[in-house]
Amino acid sequence: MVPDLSRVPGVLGRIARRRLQLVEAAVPQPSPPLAGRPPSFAEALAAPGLSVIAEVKRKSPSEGAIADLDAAEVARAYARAGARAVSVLTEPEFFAGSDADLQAVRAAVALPVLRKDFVVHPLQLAEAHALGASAVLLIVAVLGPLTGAYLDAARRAGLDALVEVHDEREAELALEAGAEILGVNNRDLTTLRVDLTTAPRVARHLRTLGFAGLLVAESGYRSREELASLEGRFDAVLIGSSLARDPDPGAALRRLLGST
Ligand SMILES: O=P(O)(O)OC[C@@H](O)[C@@H](O)c1c[nH]c2ccccc12
Repeated sequence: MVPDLSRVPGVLGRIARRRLQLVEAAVPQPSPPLAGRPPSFAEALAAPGLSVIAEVKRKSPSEGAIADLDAAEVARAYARAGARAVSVLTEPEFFAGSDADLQAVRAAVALPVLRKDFVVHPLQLAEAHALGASAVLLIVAVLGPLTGAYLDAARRAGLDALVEVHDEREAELALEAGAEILGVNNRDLTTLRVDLTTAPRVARHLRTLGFAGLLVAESGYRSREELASLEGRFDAVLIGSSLARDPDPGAALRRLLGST
């Protein structure tokens, strides 16, 4: 049940194919037993108003180095500033993330944690659960027709899934697959270009098609005005670089939320 990655174009294809090599080469590591059940990601997003999912992000293919940060410390600052969930990149090469970052964040905050990675193998789902994640990212452009199978496998592993799309066609595929939490990425992962009109456009299309689940706007957000434009249209927004890059990520989030 591994997706056919030869058809994934651009940077996304490169990252996904490399990820599969790494996953297949890795020796499964036993994880220490988790203390308690992780909090619900879906419930955190469904809370009134626009929920912020704040991301722990060190580097990316589009921005290069972002910050040399301490994952647990940044997550605590996000939690104090009002984030409702924390996203942790665990892809090691293109994003300088790690499983250890996810475990550290899970231990540091009571918020649900999203494992942000390129899921290309079912093993990564059991692994996410064992690391303490409440949810995983599933990218339709990577998984294609296997999206539904991975969604079911995530549920069976006790995880919520944020299903990511970046155009109308992918959105329709995600709906057919039964996605309940849909993220629209403003960044085209094959070209890395950001266009903030993407999320509202695709969200409108999804609502027209009758999607009644949770909607998340992803990537490129830097200002209060941009967030205000999402109120009432999205349940949540995923913000990484503009927070992580700030010397004081908590203060950056408070400014975005208008609570300074
Ligand atoms: O740093 P930004 O522009 O605020 O974006 C955050 C998040 O949306 C972005 O990291 C992201 C969205 N989907 C992804 C898939 C893989 C890696 C990263 C991502």
